[in-house]
Amino acid sequence: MSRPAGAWRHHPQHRGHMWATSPAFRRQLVLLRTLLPPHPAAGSSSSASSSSSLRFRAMASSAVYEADAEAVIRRITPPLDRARHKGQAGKIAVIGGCREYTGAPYFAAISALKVGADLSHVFCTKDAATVIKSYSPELIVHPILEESYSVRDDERVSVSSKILTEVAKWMERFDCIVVGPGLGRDSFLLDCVGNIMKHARQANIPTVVDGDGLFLVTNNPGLVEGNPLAILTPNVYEYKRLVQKVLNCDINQEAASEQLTTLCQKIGGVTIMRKGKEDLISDGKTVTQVSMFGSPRRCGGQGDILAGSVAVFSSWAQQFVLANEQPTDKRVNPMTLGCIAGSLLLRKAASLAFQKNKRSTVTTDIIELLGKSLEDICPAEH
Ligand SMILES: NC(=O)C1=CN([C@@H]2O[C@H](COP(=O)(O)OP(=O)(O)OC[C@H]3O[C@@H](n4cnc5c(N)ncnc54)[C@H](O)[C@@H]3O)[C@@H](O)[C@H]2O)[C@@H](O)CC1
Ligand SMILES: Nc1ncnc2c1ncn2[C@@H]1O[C@H](COP(=O)(O)OP(=O)(O)OP(=O)(O)O)[C@@H](O)[C@H]1O
Ligand SMILES: [Mg+2]
Repeated sequence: MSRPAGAWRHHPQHRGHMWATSPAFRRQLVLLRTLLPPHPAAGSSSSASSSSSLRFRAMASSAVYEADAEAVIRRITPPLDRARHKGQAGKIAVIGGCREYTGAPYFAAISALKVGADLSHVFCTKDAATVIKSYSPELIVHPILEESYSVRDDERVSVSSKILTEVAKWMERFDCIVVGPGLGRDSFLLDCVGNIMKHARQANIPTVVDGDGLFLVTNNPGLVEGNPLAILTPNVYEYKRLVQKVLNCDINQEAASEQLTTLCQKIGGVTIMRKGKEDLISDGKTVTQVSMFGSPRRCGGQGDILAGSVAVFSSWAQQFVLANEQPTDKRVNPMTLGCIAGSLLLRKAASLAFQKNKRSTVTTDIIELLGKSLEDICPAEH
C-alpha cells in the first residue's frame, strides 16, 4: 500500500479536530493521547471532559478510556486521491473457509472491500472456494487449503509445503491478513495455517486473528507471542478460553481491564479486542473502549465484518502513523487505532441496519450499510 508520505495530513476532514490529551501517556503515545481524556494522575478533575464524547471510568485499578472513535476514523481514512492506483488503498487476504463455513470468510473479505480496500483475497479449501466465488465476483478466491479427509498420511508433508509455497507467493502483496473466519478446526488444516502465520510474521504482515484462528492460537500462543503486528478479536467464549489457557484462571469481570492488560502482557506485544457489550481494546499499555450502542440483534457474522474492517483500518492506521513521521518511541499503536475504527463502524452499520430491518436484521444487511456509515463520518471527496 505505497502512498505519498503525508497524504493524510492534507485531508480536509482531518483538520481542526481538538482532542483531549493524556499527559501520562504523552511520551509513548503521541497520537493516542489525542483520543484520551485528561488522566486523573495529571490532576485534572474526575469529571473529565464531560462536555465531549471522551470519558473515562475506573475499573479495578486500570482506567478504561472511551475513544473518540469517529475522530480516529476521520484521521486514518485516506483521501480518495485521483492520482492513486489500484492497490494503494489496501490489499487484504482472509485465510478461512471450509466445508462447513463459507459465510464467515465471505463476510470478512467483502467487508474489507466495502470499507475501502482495493483488493480482497480468500484462501480456503477447495470445497468452499466455488461457493464463496458464487457469492461475489469481487473476491479473488484461492482454493488451496486441504483438510485431513482429503490428504493421505504419506502426502501430508508435501501437501503442507505446497500450500505454504502457494500462499507465500502472494504474502508480500498483502497489507494485512485475517486468519480464522470459517476456518474450521481440522488438525491438518490448522497446522498448515500455523505455518502461514509464521511466514506472515517473518514478512512483517499485520495479522488479525479471529474465529477458529483463535482456537489455533489459544492452543499455540507461540504463534503470536511478541508480535506487535498481531490483533486478536475474541468473542466472549474465545476470550474465556484464551484467559484460561494463558493466565490459567477464569474471567474476572470486576477487573476486566486489568485482566485484559495482563493477558496482552503475558502473550507479549499483541493487541487484543475483547468483543462484547463494550469492545475493550488493549495492547498491554493502555485500555480503550468503544461502547456506542449498535444493535440488539446478535446474528452470527458480525464478528467477521469486524475482522475484515479492522484489517483495512489497521493498515491505513499504519500508513497514517508512518506518514506523520513521529519518532518510533512516540508512535501510537496503529493496531489499536484499527480496532477502534472497525468497532465503531460495525456498530454504526448495525444500528442503521436494525433501524431498517428490526428483528430480521442479518449480517448482509449490516454489510450493505458499511458504506453509508463511513460516509456519514468521513465523506468521500469529489
Ligand atoms: N455464516 C458463517 O459461515 C459463520 C461462521 N462462523 C464461523 O464459525 C466458526 C465457529 O465460530 P463460533 O463463534 O460459532 O464458535 P463456537 O462454535 O465456539 O461457538 C458457537 C456458539 O456455541 C456456544 N458456545 C461456544 N462455547 C461455549 C461455551 N464454552 N459455553 C457455552 N456456550 C458456548 C455459543 O453460543 C457460541 O456462540 C468460526 O470459524 C467462525 O468464523 C461465525 O463467524 C458465524 C457466521
Ligand atoms: N452485548 C452486545 N451489545 C452490543 N454490541 C455487541 C454485544 N455483543 C457483541 N457486540 C458487537 O458485535 C460485534 C461482534 O461481536 P460478537 O461477540 O457477536 O462476535 P462473534 O461471536 O465473533 O461474531 P461471529 O458470529 O461473526 O463469529 C462486536 O464488535 C460488538 O461490537
Ligand atoms: Mg467470531
